[in-house]
Formats: sequence, C-alpha cells, structure tokens
Amino acid sequence: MTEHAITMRAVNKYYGAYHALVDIDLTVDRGERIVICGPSGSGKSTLIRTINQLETIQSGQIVVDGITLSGAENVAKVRRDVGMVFQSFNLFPHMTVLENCMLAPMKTRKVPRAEAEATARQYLERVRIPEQADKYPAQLSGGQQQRVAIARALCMKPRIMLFDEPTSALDPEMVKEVLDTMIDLARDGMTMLCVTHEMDFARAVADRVIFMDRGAIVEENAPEPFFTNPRNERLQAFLGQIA
Ligand SMILES: Nc1ncnc2c1ncn2[C@@H]1O[C@H](COP(=O)(O)OP(=O)(O)OP(=O)(O)O)[C@@H](O)[C@H]1O
Repeated sequence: MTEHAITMRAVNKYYGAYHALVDIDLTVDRGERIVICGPSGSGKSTLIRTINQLETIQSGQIVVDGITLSGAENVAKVRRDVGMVFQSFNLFPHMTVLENCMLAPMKTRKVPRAEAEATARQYLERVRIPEQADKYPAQLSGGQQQRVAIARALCMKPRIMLFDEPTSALDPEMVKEVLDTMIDLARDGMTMLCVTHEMDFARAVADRVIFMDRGAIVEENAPEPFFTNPRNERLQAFLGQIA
C-alpha cells in the first residue's frame, strides 16, 4: 500500500502556446475529499482530467495509487481505478440504465454478466433509483441521469472518484439529490476530487478546498480558514462573486 492516493509534482500542461497548468504540486491522501474551485478558465477541469490522462501533460509527474502515469499499460491500470463523472452525464442513449452500468465491468474487468448485473443493481439502490434500471437515459430527469452516471462509475469499484462540475447542467431542484448522493459517498470514505462551485457541499464534506487561478493552485486550506479567512485577494473577490 502506498501512502498517497494521488501525487502531482511540478505538473505543467500547455494547449499549444497557452499555459493551462502552471507548476502544479498536489498530494491527496487516501480517503481525502477535495473540492476545487476557481474562476472560469482557471484550469480546474484540465487538472482533474490529467489524473486519468484524459489530458496529457508536458512536464512533471503524476502518480496515482502508486502507479506513475506513463506508458499505455500504466494509464489503463489507473483508468480502471479512477471513476469520473462529468457535467454532461455521457450515458449511452441506446442502452438501458442497467446496461450502462454493466458495460465497463464486463468489458474491461471481464466480470461475468450475472455478477455485473448484481453489482449494477446494488449501486442503483445506493444512488436511490433501483426502479429506473430498465429505462433508457432519455426517460430520466437530469438528476436521475447524473445518479446513473455516478452508479456506473461505482460499478468499476474505483478507489478514487473525480467529479467535474457534476451539478452545473442540472435544474436547481435536481442539484440537491445529486449532492446528497455525493455526500453519502464522501461519508463512506471514498477519495474524491470534485470541481464544483457548490460551496455548501465544500463546507459539509471537504477536508481541503483548493482555489485555482490562471492555471495555478494559489490557495488551499481546510474549509474553515478557507472560507472565513481567505488570504488571497483574488480568492476574496471570487468568493464575493459566487456568494
Ligand atoms: N482542448 C483545448 N484546447 C485549447 N485550449 C483549451 C482546451 N481545453 C481548455 N482550454 C483552455 O484552457 C484553460 C483552462 O480550461 P479549463 O476547462 O481547465 O478551465 P476551468 O477552470 O475548468 O473552466 P470552467 O469553470 O469554465 O469549466 C481555458 O482558458 C480554456 O480555454
């Protein structure tokens, strides 16, 4: 067992000439819940997408669960261990909810069908929509679709979950049901990195809140000093805007 869930050292990422991640150093402990916030374009999505190499980096090192992210074999191993939930739910529209949840375990983990189905039903229960198993995504509300996306990620039994603005495409009345699901997960000890502007969620479950600005991590702290005593001027302005 390695000590940390994720270690990023001197990570730099460019989109062409644009410097999107600037000397990122970040260590995430097992079971730690981290919320990442910051202005639009500050690099939040890019940062979490580098953790399962949906974005490649130009310099630095990322180690996930003791595995250095380089080489196709290592990247595949890391991806099996890291679940990701996006702003848009990215479910397969031509498959039922149950089939969406069974696909990856059967394909990439070679889990037998009966076991994949049992696991899928267990996690649909967990996100409180077991009765939707045989419907197609288009027949569900946005909040329900996002809970399917969370169940689908959990079916791979990930050690780490990444969330990229999971509630920002939802109607306001559906935000709470998704946040409640995430709070349940957080309380169960899942290692979580979550890009969100839901600061009540951050206050409720985050061990650490990170503020990104112009590609860099400029402040990180436990919620208490982070919200009550922000040291950085741009963080103060940002918190003022989203309050
Ligand atoms: N594929 C890409 N090609 C070129 N530039 C990109 C690409 N993806 C992101 N960028 C740029 O990199 C910067 C960081 O983008 P990123 O999506 O990580 O920011 P963000 O903080 O998540 O923003 P938002 O809150 O608006 O989602 C932005 O300036 C963006 O325009």
